[in-house]
Amino acid sequence: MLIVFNPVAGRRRAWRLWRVLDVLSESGVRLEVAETSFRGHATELARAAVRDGASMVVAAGGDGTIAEVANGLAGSDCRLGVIPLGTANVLAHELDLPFAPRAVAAALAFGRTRRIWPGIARGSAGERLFVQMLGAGFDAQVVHQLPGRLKRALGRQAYVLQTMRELVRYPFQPIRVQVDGQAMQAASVIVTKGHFYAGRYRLAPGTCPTEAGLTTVLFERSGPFAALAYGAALPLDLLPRMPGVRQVRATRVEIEAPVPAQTDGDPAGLGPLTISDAPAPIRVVVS
Ligand SMILES: Nc1ncnc2c1ncn2[C@@H]1O[C@H](COP(=O)(O)OP(=O)(O)OP(=O)(O)O)[C@@H](O)[C@H]1O
Repeated sequence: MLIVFNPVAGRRRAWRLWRVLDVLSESGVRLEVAETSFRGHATELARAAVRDGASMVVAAGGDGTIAEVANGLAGSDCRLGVIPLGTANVLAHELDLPFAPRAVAAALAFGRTRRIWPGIARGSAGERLFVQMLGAGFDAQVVHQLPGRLKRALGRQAYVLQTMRELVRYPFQPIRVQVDGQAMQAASVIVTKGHFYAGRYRLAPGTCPTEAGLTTVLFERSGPFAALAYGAALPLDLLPRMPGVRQVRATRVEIEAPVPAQTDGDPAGLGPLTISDAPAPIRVVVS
């Protein structure tokens, strides 16, 4: 079993990985650990493992690492395992994956497999699979501007701090979107495969990554006060019911403006982008 470990994911959570590895090796599982050295390295490692005939690659990190491994596994039958070590770990919450080391090890060794349908974003910089969501507009601006050091020092609190900074300088230009060919406009847009956002906060009730299709969440109210209200509603689990928050199911979403974009919590360049389901599902090991 190849474990792709991102040493910069999360904060001081690597001990979980060592415990998982202890349990797995005690059970006689043959392990190989590869540490990532740069952004995109997990994709290269996963792709090479597929070429070598691997049947399972484990992402030890957060959503960004899982997405990178998923990009490397795309189009293959290789299974994706997860050791959640990230800051938000949205996909792990979404699929109800275990976090306790013994339970993680048991899932990796004996767990069932579920198929998830990743999304794919196509733009001038190429194409990129995402496992949880793509944001365009304000939340992506926060992700683009967030210094890595701040994230590692403060974890989730770093996002709150960066959000406050961006509230006063983001221009909140309107974003034009085509949702299955229908023209819409919003201040920010999140295209999601799941119902959680930024951890276990509800964003798109009824959306499930094991199903094909996308949910487009449009934030129609613009400006810093609206963004602040949406941000405050998130931890209170009120976001889906906020005025100006609209949810539309779709198979194809086009973001027309050159706005900042993020996928699974990592910068994904600027629009325009076309988003749909990936051509094939990915098999994820669950408990
Ligand atoms: N050695 C490295 N140095 C710098 N960045 C790296 C390295 N290895 C991987 N990365 C990058 O780190 C980024 C963040 O990783 P990841 O998303 O897994 O952690 P996280 O942001 O803490 O978790 P979450 O996305 O769940 O909040 C990934 O986009 C990956 O490309």
